Amino acid sequence: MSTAQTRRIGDVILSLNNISLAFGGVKALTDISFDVRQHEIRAIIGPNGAGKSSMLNVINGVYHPQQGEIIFRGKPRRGMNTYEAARSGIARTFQNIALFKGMTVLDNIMAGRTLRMKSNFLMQALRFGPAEREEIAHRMKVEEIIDFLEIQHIRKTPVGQLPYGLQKRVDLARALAMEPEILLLDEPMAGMNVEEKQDMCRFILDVNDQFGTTVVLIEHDMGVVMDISDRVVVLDYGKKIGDGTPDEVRGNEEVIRAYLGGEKVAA
Ligand SMILES: Nc1ncnc2c1ncn2[C@@H]1O[C@H](COP(=O)(O)OP(=O)(O)OP(=O)(O)O)[C@@H](O)[C@H]1O
Repeated sequence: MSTAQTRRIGDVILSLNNISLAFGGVKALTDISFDVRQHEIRAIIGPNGAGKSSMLNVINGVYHPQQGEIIFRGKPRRGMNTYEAARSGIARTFQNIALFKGMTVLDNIMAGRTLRMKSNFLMQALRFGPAEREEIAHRMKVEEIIDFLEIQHIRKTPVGQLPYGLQKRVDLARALAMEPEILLLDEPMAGMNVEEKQDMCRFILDVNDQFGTTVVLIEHDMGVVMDISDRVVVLDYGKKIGDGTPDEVRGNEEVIRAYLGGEKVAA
């Protein structure tokens, strides 16, 4: 069930205009344009090698396209690296979870919070005045996220000891600790069983609904994509071949042909 009817989708906050990216002779992205509106859930789909991860990496500053323009909150964004992208409000989770496996759930989420901390490391280490007050405020925010994602029972557990589905949830918690305006999710359901997928869907919808976070996600599970996305952009061999609501994309002949080799896109 899409929640598009109940949520208020806002203005465009991110535009990607005529983006082209090549690695040597390999054209990963060719002249791609699409936008992301505030509060929406925007999916990027396509077969293996279509350019989805490259697109996400362009959005969060890992890759810099040779051509094209990125407009974020109405301003052209030039040469921004991942740290600057994160500070400007773009957080992401990774296909292969990027957590500190030996550290507890709580410490991993606190690590995600460091971008928001103002006091320097020395002040924090000495628990000096403002640093102590700041740490208390950060811990409260982190505890709120832990409650929200229902992971209280594992807060002291080292991440490496957790089952895969829960590690993915902690990775989401770490990204949320940055209080991002745009959350990029790289295959959030990959490797999950049906129950874990249902939980993750619910959490993504709740984050979007209750925190108002805009979500851009790559996902191979078509059922999930069609269920939770407001709009879907479809890539194939680095080119955009479809863009629209799940219903529009489902009915797009080129998408059906190129993406599914003639099979109908899942309802
Ligand atoms: N760092 C890189 N160096 C060289 N080529 C790359 C690099 N990253 C991606 N590519 C190439 O760019 C193309 C698009 O890859 P990309 O990983 O973006 O696709 P994808 O749609 O995310 O695929 P998948 O679903 O398999 O993750 C592929 O041909 C890939 O081999």
